[in-house]
Amino acid sequence: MKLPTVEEARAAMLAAVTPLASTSTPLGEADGRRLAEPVRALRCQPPFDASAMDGWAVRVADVARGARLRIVGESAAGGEAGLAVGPGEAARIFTGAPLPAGADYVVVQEQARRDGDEVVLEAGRGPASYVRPCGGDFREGQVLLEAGVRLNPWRLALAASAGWARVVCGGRPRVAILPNGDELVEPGRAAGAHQIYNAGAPALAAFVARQGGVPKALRHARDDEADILSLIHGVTFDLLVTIGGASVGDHDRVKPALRSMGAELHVEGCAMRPGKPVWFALLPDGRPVLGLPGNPASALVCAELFLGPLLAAVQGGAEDMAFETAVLAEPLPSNGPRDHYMRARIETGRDGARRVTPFPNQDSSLVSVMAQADVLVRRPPFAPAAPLGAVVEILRPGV
Ligand SMILES: Nc1nc2c(c(=O)[nH]1)N[C@H]1C(S)=C(S)[C@@H](COP(=O)(O)OP(=O)(O)OC[C@H]3O[C@@H](n4cnc5c(N)ncnc54)[C@H](O)[C@@H]3O)O[C@H]1N2
Ligand code: MOO
Repeated sequence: MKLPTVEEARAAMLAAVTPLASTSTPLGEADGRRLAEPVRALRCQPPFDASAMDGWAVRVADVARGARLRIVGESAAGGEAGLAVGPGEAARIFTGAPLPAGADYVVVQEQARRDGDEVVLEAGRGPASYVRPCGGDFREGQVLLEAGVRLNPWRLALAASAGWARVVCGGRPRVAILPNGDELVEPGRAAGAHQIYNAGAPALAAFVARQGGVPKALRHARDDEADILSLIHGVTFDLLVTIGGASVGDHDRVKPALRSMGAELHVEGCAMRPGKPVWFALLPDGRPVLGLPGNPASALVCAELFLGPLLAAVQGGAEDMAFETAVLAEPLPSNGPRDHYMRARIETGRDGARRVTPFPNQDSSLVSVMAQADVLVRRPPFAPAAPLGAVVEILRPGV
């Protein structure tokens, strides 16, 4: 059976999900969320011509070394406008304060000296007026942030400076995370010699939280359909992510359990490495289920390539897989039939060139390699051997 490519698998998943209802969200809870409606400026910023410096507001025509100007008042940030500066006059002004009517230039205080009720200019006109024009940052009614963008502290600053205390965000998906395997034991517990710590669930919970979702890590299920089903029925979720039990072994019971619930599989496997057994299904009520392979690197690479875009889509956004390029610091052999996402280190040389070194051992069970990696190097199916210095595509993880 020919497996879909990463792009085909992702497209099939994204086509099957619908965005959650949007919610009005206080700025304090909006970091990492997707905007469901654009943010428009309620007014101009700055809302008046403002001084960029502490100094003297004057008319530019009066600026000359040695000029003496009569002081007519003071304008401080937060002060009411109303002051006017006429020819031959100056007003004391501070950074961020409104420029008095008639003034169009600020002499910085280091270039002026007060002499009684006059100010004496000690320099001529410079290239900068130190005036921030009204609306110079943004204008009333302007779209500042488009629907779909992911909020971050910089963008929250923009929404706040435009006057918004709340923004409309895509609904936060509740993401149930269901690890599977008789061998699993929770970190912190005593582990038998035959047991493996559940590393997948904490990692994916953190991934989900970073991408705007609300993770709900369940206890791990035994390799038993009834146990899997009772855990699924016992939790409320918008998206279910399972870990492990995805492959073809006799103990891989997750897909059979979901099939028994009437789930319809849309993706079953992908021509990628790591992550080949990844799958995707819809429950009869339309809620999506993403099945990640159990090997930690497989689960986490699939989280990058599929879970991130799915979380963006249900929140009303889009995650474009923005590949960059770098040059290989080590030669690579030719690639096999699967699209290979290699864990690698990246360094920027003094010449500004980015060099990547894929780790020699790419086994999908290696958590230590995953933790040291900065980027994924993409090797397309059947890519020929690549010499040192060859340009390769890289993907920076969203972690
Ligand atoms: N005969 C075949 N065997 C396998 C194939 C195949 O095509 N034919 N595919 C291999 C590939 S590729 C992968 S990837 C694995 C993934 O299989 P599963 O998704 O069924 O994963 P498990 O068997 O449940 O576990 C694999 C491995 O990962 C450990 N694991 C599982 N869950 C966790 C967790 N939450 N935290 C940490 N580690 C976990 C588990 O103990 C196993 O060691 O199948 C290959 N086999
Ligand atoms: O695809 Mo598996 O994730 O290669 O080990």
